[in-house]
Amino acid sequence: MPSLEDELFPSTPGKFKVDRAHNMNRQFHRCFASTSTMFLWALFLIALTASYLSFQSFVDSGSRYFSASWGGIQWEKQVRNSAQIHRSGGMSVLVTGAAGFVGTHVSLALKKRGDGVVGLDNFNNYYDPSLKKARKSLLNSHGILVVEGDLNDAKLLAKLFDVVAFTHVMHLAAQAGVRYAMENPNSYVHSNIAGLVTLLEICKSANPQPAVVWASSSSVYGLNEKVPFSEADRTDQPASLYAATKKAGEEITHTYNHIYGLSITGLRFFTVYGPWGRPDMAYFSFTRNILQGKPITIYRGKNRVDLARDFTYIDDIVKGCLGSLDTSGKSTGSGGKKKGNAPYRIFNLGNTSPVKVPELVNILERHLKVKAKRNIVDMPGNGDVPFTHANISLAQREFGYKPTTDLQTGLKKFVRWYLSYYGYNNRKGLQ
Ligand SMILES: O=C(O)[C@H]1O[C@H](OP(=O)(O)OP(=O)(O)OC[C@H]2O[C@@H](n3ccc(=O)[nH]c3=O)[C@H](O)[C@@H]2O)[C@H](O)[C@@H](O)[C@H]1O
Repeated sequence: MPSLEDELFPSTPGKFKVDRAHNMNRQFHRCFASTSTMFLWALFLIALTASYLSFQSFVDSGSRYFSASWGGIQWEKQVRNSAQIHRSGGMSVLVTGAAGFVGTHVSLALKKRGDGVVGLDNFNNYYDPSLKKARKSLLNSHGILVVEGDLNDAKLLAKLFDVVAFTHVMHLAAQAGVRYAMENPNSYVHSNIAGLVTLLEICKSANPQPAVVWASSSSVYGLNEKVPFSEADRTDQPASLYAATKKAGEEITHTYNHIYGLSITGLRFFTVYGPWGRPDMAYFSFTRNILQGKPITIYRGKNRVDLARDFTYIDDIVKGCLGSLDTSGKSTGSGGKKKGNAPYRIFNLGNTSPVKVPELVNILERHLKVKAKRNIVDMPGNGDVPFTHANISLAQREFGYKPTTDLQTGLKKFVRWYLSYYGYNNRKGLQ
């Protein structure tokens, strides 16, 4: 015999048995025979619902505080300390992707000149997370807190803005890499599109709104053949999904500038290299392989033409980032309402002197004092473009951007760092 409880609350929700309906009707009639009984039942159900809801909210907030790596009075104090400004007229900057290559260098430079910096990074495993952790330790040793969290975590972003009224956001978190987009396209949508929108939503609602400076990419020029690349050139022919998401970012940021009055500066970085760099990039993986005695693959373009890049040294990029922050102007809106037009700017940050990839290898060989085993193959159709070359006159005019490090000098500094970090025989660098 099924119990009354079984009849009222079947164990498989949604699977009410039709042949029991008649029985249930009769029991309901008996239960609710009088008005007073109905009233008591109603009270009982309301009390049950209320206690269920309050229990749920306790579980929700409890689990956030107990399991998340952020939140709490101590954490807020650390965030505030890290954001503290130590120079007059300084800024408090939220740096996303702070444990990344460019993020680390920019954070250190800001902190050194007395600005407040709070880092955010999700420490994903696109490349060796231990390198990101080492960068984080470096930042910590300079008094910079790096909060572990994803751009798509709107609650965390909102909390950070609750705790600190950031004047600027330096948005460098992204899924980088041109060729990896063929392996994991969704990671580009997750970080470069969805994450960007989440961040901009928080920025537009913040009061005061911060000015946003963010990393676009030279790859937006795609199949553009006019050289050198100027900001006004075509960018509607991307050659990779990576480039397409960066181009989309330029359009998305434009809408937030237009609708909400956010000050926006997009920086088109040209193949940035240097100490603490990204292991997925050619100069880094070539170094690793050359030292290990492994062959390197050098791509060659159509008609056996060598590929070339406008390789740009990290210190020059850092100067460009700081110059952009210093001249960003103010967002005009507050709490999601636009109060007037705000700046919308895009700048190339390149070196203005492209170098062919085989020449990059020659330089590495000289610095490493080891001959590379070259394997030259035709460029696969994987999103690469044959060359990049920046026209930087706009950034020069706006904030005096002037790159000063050539590839020979920059790679010497990189190799010195590489050997000190990994050593010749350290397995960490030889994966
Ligand atoms: O400016 C950008 O916006 C981008 O710069 C960087 O992309 P790229 O310019 O493609 O740099 P990178 O991979 O170092 O390849 C350099 C050269 O070596 C060639 N290359 C590469 C690998 C290889 O095995 N062989 C080879 O010949 C390759 O064909 C190319 O000619 C960033 O990674 C990217 O995130 C984005 O920021």
